Amino acid sequence: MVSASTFSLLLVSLLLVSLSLLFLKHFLLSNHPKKPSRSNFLLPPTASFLPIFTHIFFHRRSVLEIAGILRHFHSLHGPIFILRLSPFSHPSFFISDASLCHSALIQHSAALADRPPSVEPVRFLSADNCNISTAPYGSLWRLLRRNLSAETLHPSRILLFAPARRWALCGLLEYLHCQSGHTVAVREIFQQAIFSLLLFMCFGKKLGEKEIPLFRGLMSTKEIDEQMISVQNKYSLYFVGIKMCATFMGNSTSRCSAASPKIRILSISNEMEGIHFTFCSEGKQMGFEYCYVDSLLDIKHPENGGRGLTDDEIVNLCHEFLIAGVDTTTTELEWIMAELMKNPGIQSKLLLEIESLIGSREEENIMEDDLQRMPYLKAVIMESLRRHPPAYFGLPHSVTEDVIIEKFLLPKGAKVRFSVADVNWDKKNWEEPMLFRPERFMVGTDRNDEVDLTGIKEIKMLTFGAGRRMCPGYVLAILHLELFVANLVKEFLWKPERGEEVDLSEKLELTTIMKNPLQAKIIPRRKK
Ligand code: HEM
Repeated sequence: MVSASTFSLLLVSLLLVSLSLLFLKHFLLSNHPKKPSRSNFLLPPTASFLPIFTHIFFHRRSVLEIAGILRHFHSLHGPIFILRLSPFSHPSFFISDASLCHSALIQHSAALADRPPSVEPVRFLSADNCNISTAPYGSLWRLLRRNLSAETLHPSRILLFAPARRWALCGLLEYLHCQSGHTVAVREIFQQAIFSLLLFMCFGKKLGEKEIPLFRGLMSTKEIDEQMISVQNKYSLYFVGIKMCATFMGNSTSRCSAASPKIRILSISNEMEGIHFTFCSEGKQMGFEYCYVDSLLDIKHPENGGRGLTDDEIVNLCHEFLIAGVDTTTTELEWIMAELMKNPGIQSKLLLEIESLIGSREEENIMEDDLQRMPYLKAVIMESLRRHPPAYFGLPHSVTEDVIIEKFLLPKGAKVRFSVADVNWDKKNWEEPMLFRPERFMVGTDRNDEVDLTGIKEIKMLTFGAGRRMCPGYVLAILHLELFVANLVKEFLWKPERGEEVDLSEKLELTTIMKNPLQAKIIPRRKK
């Protein structure tokens, strides 16, 4: 008979031997790239990192630290290397160089248009891949993406939502006027305005006074803060909620009934679904603009017997619309206002452009037509999108056939990640890349004056990705940023509290946000 202690000893020894073998295998392979599968082309070097430690290490570290580690690997191995993020996952290829990105995403756009089966961080949004960001490259993705681009994000459709933008902007300015002279934490306020706007585009319904106390201007700051936090938490925790349930509870909603944090989150998510369906039916009956959910209700899948989308699929797509559009735009808006507070000279220059444009119309807001005549505003927005990309690594791509980029082979099945921030901060393309200098984007003043965001000719920044999976919402996002920034600067002087510094440290949540949320002292430029 083997005693219990001998058995445990045996088990531990077995574990140690397995780990050593794993280490040996990985060590040998990591420093010696595999043989090229096509003559003259090599697999990129593999970053030497014990898989099991990588796993533990990565899960204990913030992504910004990971970004530092990846940068270190790039300095050791060059602009492209392979890394296995966990012992159970396929190796990922990391690319940080603009011309390699161009070769992969533009020259081989079809071969890199797929997504890997499990996409972080949005994998848990949809079990059946019925959303645009996670759908495999194929007929369903094409149908859904074409629907979003043509029915909601086409410039002619975007134009129809101008009244909603005016409404959200007026609500925001009105609220800020109530706070003028005070120091305000702006992130939640910006988030609320962008959220209501995208909610309107999605469901054709305004969140009115009843739902958004912000626009009443009558409540105490504390009451408003509490109410706003609850609305936002419903939205952003929904995201976390599904993941936690999927992870811990096997996706069974019926088991989530006890009062624990996980369960609280799920009940919020159910509430969200309730909201969605109310909106679906009301939107149709009340004859608002043809909104995103209307277009989804009209979709017929030709390769699936012409069936429409199910309710679950529609809910997934609406969540995706909000999640993809709200946090990214809000984050960017906060970064822009932070840079304008840190650089009062740039804020004054922007104000000068505003004043010379509006002349005696100082009572009115800056309108969408005005934006075309504001080159400095556009330069400020572009510089911020370059310097502060909300998504440091974009979304992963998957290779569907062997591809050669420069001298490297990306084999079929490889998972590829692009280091957006490294491309945007590349010294080869940008002088003193870490400085905030909108002048880089002023026509005729710099060699970077013709940056094409789609990257078709050349990639210099990758904030919205590039190629077939490039962000379809970039025109809308830029319009929102331009309109809001122009009016925020026209109405208020933005500065830090006396003696305070604007701290530009970063922190990764869903997007790369300000570690210390922006606190702005806002002073009205004219008497109301
Ligand atoms: C500042 C704002 C935004 C930024 C920085 C941003 C950035 C990105 C990035 C980096 C990707 C991945 C691209 C790739 O895979 O190569 C993406 C995808 C996507 N974005 Fe955006 N985005 C923004 C706003 C929006 C808005 C307003 C919407 C819609 C309302 C939107 C909808 C989407 C969708 C649906 C995808 C998935 C595309 C696909 O897989 O085909 N985004 N975005």
